[in-house]
Parts: sequence; C-alpha cells; structure tokens
Amino acid sequence: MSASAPRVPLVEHRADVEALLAPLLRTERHRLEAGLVGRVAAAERRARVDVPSADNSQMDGFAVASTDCPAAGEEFALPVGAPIPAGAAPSALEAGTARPIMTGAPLPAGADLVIPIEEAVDGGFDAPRVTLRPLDVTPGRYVRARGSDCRAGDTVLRAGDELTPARIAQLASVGIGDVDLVEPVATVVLSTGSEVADPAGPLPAGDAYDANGPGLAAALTAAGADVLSTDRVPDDPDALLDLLAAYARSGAQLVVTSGGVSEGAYEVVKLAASRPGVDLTFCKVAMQPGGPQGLGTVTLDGHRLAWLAFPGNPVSALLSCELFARPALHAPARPRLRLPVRLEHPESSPPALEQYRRAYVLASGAVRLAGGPSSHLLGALATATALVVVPVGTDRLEDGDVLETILLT
Ligand SMILES: Nc1nc2c(c(=O)[nH]1)N[C@H]1C(S)=C(S)[C@@H](COP(=O)(O)OP(=O)(O)OC[C@H]3O[C@@H](n4cnc5c(N)ncnc54)[C@H](O)[C@@H]3O)O[C@H]1N2
Ligand code: MOO
Repeated sequence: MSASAPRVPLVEHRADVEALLAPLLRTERHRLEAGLVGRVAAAERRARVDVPSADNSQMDGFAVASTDCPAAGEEFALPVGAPIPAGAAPSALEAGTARPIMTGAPLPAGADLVIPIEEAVDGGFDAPRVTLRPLDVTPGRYVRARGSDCRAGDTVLRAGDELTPARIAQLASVGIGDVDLVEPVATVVLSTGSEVADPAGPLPAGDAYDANGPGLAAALTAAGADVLSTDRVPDDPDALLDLLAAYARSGAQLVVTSGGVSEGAYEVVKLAASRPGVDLTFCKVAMQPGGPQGLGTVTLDGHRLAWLAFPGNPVSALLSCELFARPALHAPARPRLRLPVRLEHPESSPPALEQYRRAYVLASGAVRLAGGPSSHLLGALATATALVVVPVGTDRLEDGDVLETILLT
C-alpha cells in the first residue's frame, strides 16, 4: 500500500477480523462443572424451575399464622406442633399452633409468617408450648416466596456471557446441567524480528527481549484461545514460511504474528505475503498505538490458517489483541465507563486517530494517565488498570475532560 493510503476506521478493521475468525469458532455442549469457569456461553439457557421451589423459611424459628399473633412486641403462647426440617413436605399448620421450622424448610399451608427462635421468651423447639414476643408480625416476614430469586423460564444465560462462579452456581440452582460454549481456537503465536531475543538467554547489544510472544500468548489465552506454541523467527521469509507450514500441519487454526508489517526494508510478514499460499492484506488503522495491521490466511500443505499480523511495538501488539482479537474470539466485553481525566497539564492527541492512553482508575472515580502515548512504553501498560479512549477529532486533552474508559481489571 502507498504511504498516503487512507486510514481504515477501527470499527471497520474490527469487523474484518471478526469475519476472518468467525468460521473458526465452534460450539460444543459441556456438562456444567467448576472447570468451565471463565469460559463463554454460545447459547441462551432458561431456568427449569422456580427458585426457591416453594415458599420457605428464611430463619430457624416458628411458622405461625399472622392471624394467631397479637400486635408486634406483645407476648403470647401457642402449643407447638411437629417440627419441619429442610427437605420435609409438611402437613398444614393447625390453627392456633406454632410449628418449629428450619431455614430453607417449606412453609406449611396456613402459615404466613416465621418468628425466629431469638424472639421466643419461654419454651423452644422441644417444648409442648412456646411463648413468643415477636418484634414484627407482618405477613411474609422471614418468608422467602417461591420464585423470588428466579422463575422457571427466566433467561439465566445469554450468548457471550462469561461463566463466573456466581453464574455457575445460579445455573446449577435452576436445574441446568449442561451449557453450550464457544470452543477455544487453536492458536500459535510468532514473534518476528532478527533483533528479538529469547528472554532466557543473553541480550546481544541493541537487541530486545521477546515481550510479544509471552504477552500475546497470555492475552490470547485470557481471551479464550488455546495457545499451542510461542516461537520467534528472524527477518527471513523462508524461515517464517517453514514455521507456518509446521503450524498448519499441527492442527492450528490461527497464527498471530507480531512485527514486520510497517514500511521498512526487512518487513518479514510483508515479504512473506507475496509467497504462494499466503493471502494477506495490510492497512493502517486510524488508531494509535496499533496503526499498521495485516490480516488474511495462509494455506500450506493443504492446511489453511487464519493470520492476524499485529505490529511489533509491544503496546501496539497487546492493544491489537485487546481491540481486535478479543471481540473476534468472543471473549467477554470489558466494562466501559465515561470517566473524567485528571491531568497536571493539557496533553495533545493526533486528531485523525483514535488514541488509546494507558491510565489508572483513582479512588475518586476519575482516571490519571500513566506514561506517554508511545507504543514502546510497556511498563506503563503493565501497571495500568484502564485504557482511556481519546476519540478521533480531539487534538487537546484538558483536566476534567470526560472520556470513554475501558476497565482492564
Ligand atoms: N516509515 C514508517 N515507519 C514506521 C511506521 C510507519 O507508518 N512508517 N509505523 C510505525 C508504527 S506505528 C509501528 S507500530 C511500527 C510497526 O512496525 P513493525 O510491525 O514492522 O514492527 P517491527 O519494526 O518489527 O518492530 C517495531 C518495534 O518493536 C520492537 N519489537 C518487535 N517485536 C518485539 C517483540 N517480540 N518483543 C519486544 N519488542 C519487539 C522492535 O524491536 C521495534 O523496536 O512501525 C513504526 N515505523
Ligand atoms: O501504531 Mo504504532 O503501534 O503507534 O507504534
């Protein structure tokens, strides 16, 4: 592409990445179990039962009819009937009696109120009579109504929802034993660049340790991908294609590369793009960091891989994963809020680009920018808790400006 090609709007590139990855996303049914925590639902589920399944007691105490109780605070005695443990199917309450009832036990027909044992002033669960002085005798007190948590037929899971511990608990509580989930996409991560070194080894002068391999592998794993391997390759298209052929044979569905997509003389991904079997397009997205992007497919030995070619600067690579790969892999959406930005002095932003600034969320509910806008400033991203989105058309940020903020934690 020429240097003057128009910038592609971010939403357009995101849609292209989604279209590329959509055929890779399979759905499978799984038995509901703890190991599914963090996975993402592919389909809606509805409650099979009311929860609670019957009107039941919220306290250990006595089930009574409110019509048998004088006013709140007054003392009165009632004969004690058969106790109702949790799990019992109780007979009806005889008028003018009290039944010991345990938390979670069904309310007997005829009772509309539970008086907790702490409000018994004489007698108890085992005595023939109990004297009560309730603080309140309003019908429904300490009664959990059938269906007050969830009604049969209510939607309890939507496509795209993350299976959190609470969701797993609720699904179980409404009788759902299996769920349809988005299956992890088999992914390989490849850091390109002759200067990119193994973090376990020595660092030759002027080189850089491979931050993108571990970083992208972690980000893709967090997005639900199954990362099969992480490798490095020098600026040599033959070496790159050899690795891609091995990936294609290994059952990988997606390769994510970093580097080699800008305007230099040794852009290895761009050089590989002219080889047989490689179908990649390159563009500059109207964003910063993360402008130079490539996407497409590579077909080698009869196996086809989708290919996301991210830029090499470490913040650009991680941001590309956040904004393009995550939604396309159907990872749960991050919370987005509009928050005021606290600045010591005004900051500039390139008005033609959507700029992503690293930031901390303050206890006050505002955000403070962390570090500068450059795409090599990985340290600030490592400590940031949010990304502030400076929209296209903005050339200056002032203290107190309210901006969309993506929460990262
Ligand atoms: N003439 C132009 N030059 C550049 C442009 C441009 O539009 N015109 N765009 C700049 C932008 S923006 C970015 S982003 C980078 C993208 O370049 P590449 O994708 O080709 O990436 P590299 O050149 O290979 O690397 C860039 C930078 O990042 C370091 N790097 C690369 N991989 C890793 C890694 N795995 N771990 C740590 N650091 C890595 C690399 O050493 C470079 O410093 O291009 C600009 N140039
Ligand atoms: O787009 Mo580059 O990612 O700004 O450094």
